[in-house]
Amino acid sequence: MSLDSKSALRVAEVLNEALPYIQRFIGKTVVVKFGGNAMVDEALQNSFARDIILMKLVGMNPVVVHGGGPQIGTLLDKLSIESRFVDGMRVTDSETMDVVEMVLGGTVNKQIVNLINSNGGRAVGVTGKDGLLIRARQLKMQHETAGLHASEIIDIGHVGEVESIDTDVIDMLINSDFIPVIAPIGVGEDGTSYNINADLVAGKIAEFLKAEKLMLLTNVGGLQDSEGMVLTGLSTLQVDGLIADGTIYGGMLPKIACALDAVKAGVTSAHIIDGRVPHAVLLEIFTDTGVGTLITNEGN
Ligand SMILES: Nc1ncnc2c1ncn2[C@@H]1O[C@H](COP(=O)(O)OP(=O)(O)O)[C@@H](O)[C@H]1O
Ligand SMILES: CC(=O)N[C@@H](CCC(=O)OP(=O)(O)O)C(=O)O
Repeated sequence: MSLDSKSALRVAEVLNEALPYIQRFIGKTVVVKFGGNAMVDEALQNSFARDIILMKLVGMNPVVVHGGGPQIGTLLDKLSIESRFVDGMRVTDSETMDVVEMVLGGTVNKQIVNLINSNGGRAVGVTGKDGLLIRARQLKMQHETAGLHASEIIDIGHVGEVESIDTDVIDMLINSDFIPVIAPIGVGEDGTSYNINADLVAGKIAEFLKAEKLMLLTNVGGLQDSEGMVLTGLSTLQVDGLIADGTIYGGMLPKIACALDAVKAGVTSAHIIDGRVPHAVLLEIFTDTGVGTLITNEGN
């Protein structure tokens, strides 16, 4: 099918618009977090995979970190294992940890690897246990109890936080022209497995790789204010206020925390973008129309 001249001109304009971005980002590392909620639609999964492949082909180094919260929830339900969250983190006993490792390190990781490879890319999947990529320790969670003006430290089992990232495995894969696909499972000094929120892992990996961008794909248009309007850019002070008044809650809490930490640690920009929009990654990177919420260290 041939394009009419108007459409052909539009295609040329889009490619032309992309040129300065391609020049600017060549050789740069971009960490993309693919959330479990953004993963549900097959067409969207394919558009995501193709965006990642295109980034690689134009000389960028995409690194995929994935979640899989809903997929873990589905298997826990089938097994009649109850699950609950505290401040966006899944309380994880040993039985739940086995399921988390099975779903994230197995099903979901291989599904994304397969998706990229079947669209013509070259992906290799790992968990944080491979090559001791993600060293973790138990997360000591400080939880504000409703109605009380005090916080308590609560034990949420195998939930971990990142202690350090050994970038050797990632560098090796990038240098061999593979796209790394990383499941957010960490390993403690004694070999204990830890379930780590995928946003937090993506943020730390972006920090340790000194990435240019951290992109967090989710199922909303970006960070919303109390009226539901997407905030396009924001500062640390604004964020503190939005957390205090309850506008930011649940799964958005770790997302915002890791985005702020990443930009403070030297990642140039963090983006919370709508994974339900086809080609959201391409639109963010290669067009003048940035999408979602941009977080930078400027003005903080
Ligand atoms: N201020 C906010 N703006 C947008 N979403 C928010 C906000 N506060 C909480 N949320 C919730 O955070 C969710 C995204 O986090 P999460 O469910 O963990 O997604 P993902 O699986 O993509 O990591 C949104 O669907 C929304 O319900
Ligand atoms: C501690 C914790 O909550 N871990 C998450 C890990 C997966 C994840 O983060 O998935 P999404 O990005 O799809 O939410 C969980 O068990 O659901």
